[in-house]
Amino acid sequence: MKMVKAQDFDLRREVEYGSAEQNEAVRKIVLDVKREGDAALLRYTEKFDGVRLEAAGLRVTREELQAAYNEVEPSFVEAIAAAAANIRAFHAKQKRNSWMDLQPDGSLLGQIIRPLKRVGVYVPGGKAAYPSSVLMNVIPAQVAGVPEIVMVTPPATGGKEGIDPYILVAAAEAGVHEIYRVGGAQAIAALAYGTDAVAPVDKICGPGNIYVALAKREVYGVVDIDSIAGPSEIAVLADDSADPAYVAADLLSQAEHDEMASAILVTPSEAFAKACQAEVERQLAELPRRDIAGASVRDYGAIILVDSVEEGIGVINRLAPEHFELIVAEPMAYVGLIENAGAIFLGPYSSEPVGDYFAGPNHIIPTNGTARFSSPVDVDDFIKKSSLIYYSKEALLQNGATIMELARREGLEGHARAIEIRLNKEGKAGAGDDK
Ligand SMILES: NC(=O)c1ccc[n+]([C@@H]2O[C@H](COP(=O)([O-])OP(=O)(O)OC[C@H]3O[C@@H](n4cnc5c(N)ncnc54)[C@H](O)[C@@H]3O)[C@@H](O)[C@H]2O)c1
Ligand SMILES: N[C@H](CO)Cc1c[nH]c[nH+]1
Ligand SMILES: [Zn+2]
Repeated sequence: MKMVKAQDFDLRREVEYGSAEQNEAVRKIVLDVKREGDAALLRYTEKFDGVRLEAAGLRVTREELQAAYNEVEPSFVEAIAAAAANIRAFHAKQKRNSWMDLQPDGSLLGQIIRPLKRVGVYVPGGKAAYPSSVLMNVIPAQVAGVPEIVMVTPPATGGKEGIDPYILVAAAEAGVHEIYRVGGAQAIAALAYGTDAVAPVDKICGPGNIYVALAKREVYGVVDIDSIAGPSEIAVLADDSADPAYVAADLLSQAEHDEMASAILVTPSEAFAKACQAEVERQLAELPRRDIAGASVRDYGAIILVDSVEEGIGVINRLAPEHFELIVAEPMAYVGLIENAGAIFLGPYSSEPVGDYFAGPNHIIPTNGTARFSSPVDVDDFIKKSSLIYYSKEALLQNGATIMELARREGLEGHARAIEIRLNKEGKAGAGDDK
């Protein structure tokens, strides 16, 4: 991993996400699926996943779900249930209720909360299979009360044809309503625009590689999306009190996701930086996914030297990483200074995979600096709100003149007259606001 001083590290945000070629490829895939429907879906599935399908075979059957149970260990089903319980308990705290306020003048103001009707969830399955992402997508949608949860996932994982059985079992356990074997940008386009085989959804959630992330950005506005949750990121701010072997392992835990994943260490200690650098090299050599993780730390990894923990937090706030581990002597003392990070892990035992799989908070988290304005997936992603206004006659008579004043200042006489016609009928035309 390259080592640089903070002032020499380019912290400017990447305005262009992905290469020009990747952006162009995604725009074409999305447009083709929009225009040609299933024909393009099947063509791109063959091209990128190496699997030839018929439109009728896109949907996973009940029998396939049952058969998947024969391929997984009972201990996996137990582990999924334990993780699901934690994730459900965490997300249950986010549930909102509709509310109404009765005013003294008899009017009512409020907010009605409704679940989205049909959502699409993306579960990655290209270079690794992600049953954990099934839970992270589906449980908050269920807590919100979404009646139709549609899952898409690639039809081959790591070059092996067929949806990973662990993903299917997680989907069956979680209670997904429809599953389609299609991944990448073509899956996102199908969910957004609909094809003969896949009915369109209202919102798409879920993580994925650069093609999935760019496709979600491309269809935003046709449907809603959760955030740009692309290739994984970790930034660790650690001082001499940290164990370099722990920190190196946590950096590699995210680097192994994708060649485009990023792992960054920020430290005020040059000695710690060197020890951690050596640990990364040592552990990398023994990691099964060393090719992917090695490319990630080479191209997107760095060790940034700072003068103090406070300066380090400043660097983190500019990076706005997906995951931020703070492993310093007194981590709690700095929490109030952290402004931009999708998920914050405190102390030496809160290793990032605790959050990926088990603790309860969602692991679908914004990347590429978008934690500045986006949040991890939660129950709010699966609801919409309608404002409720019931104005009593008394309230309109009391406030009508003020409303007309505001309307006329905007030059919108029609608005003013909609109020005035009512005041006239009640014999109050031209009356001032008698508050
Ligand atoms: N930010 C988060 O919350 C979060 C959570 C989990 C995983 N992730 C990320 O999800 C990603 C998973 O990636 P993955 O690749 O294993 O699975 P994936 O399902 O995201 O992507 C696989 C699909 O990419 C498409 N694809 C591959 N090469 C292509 C090309 N050259 N042109 C067009 N399309 C192409 C294929 O259609 C394939 O089905 C990783 O980047 C990981 O870091 C992010
Ligand atoms: N670290 C990923 C989010 O960037 C989530 C994940 C799932 N499985 C393993 N890791
Ligand atoms: Zn992970």
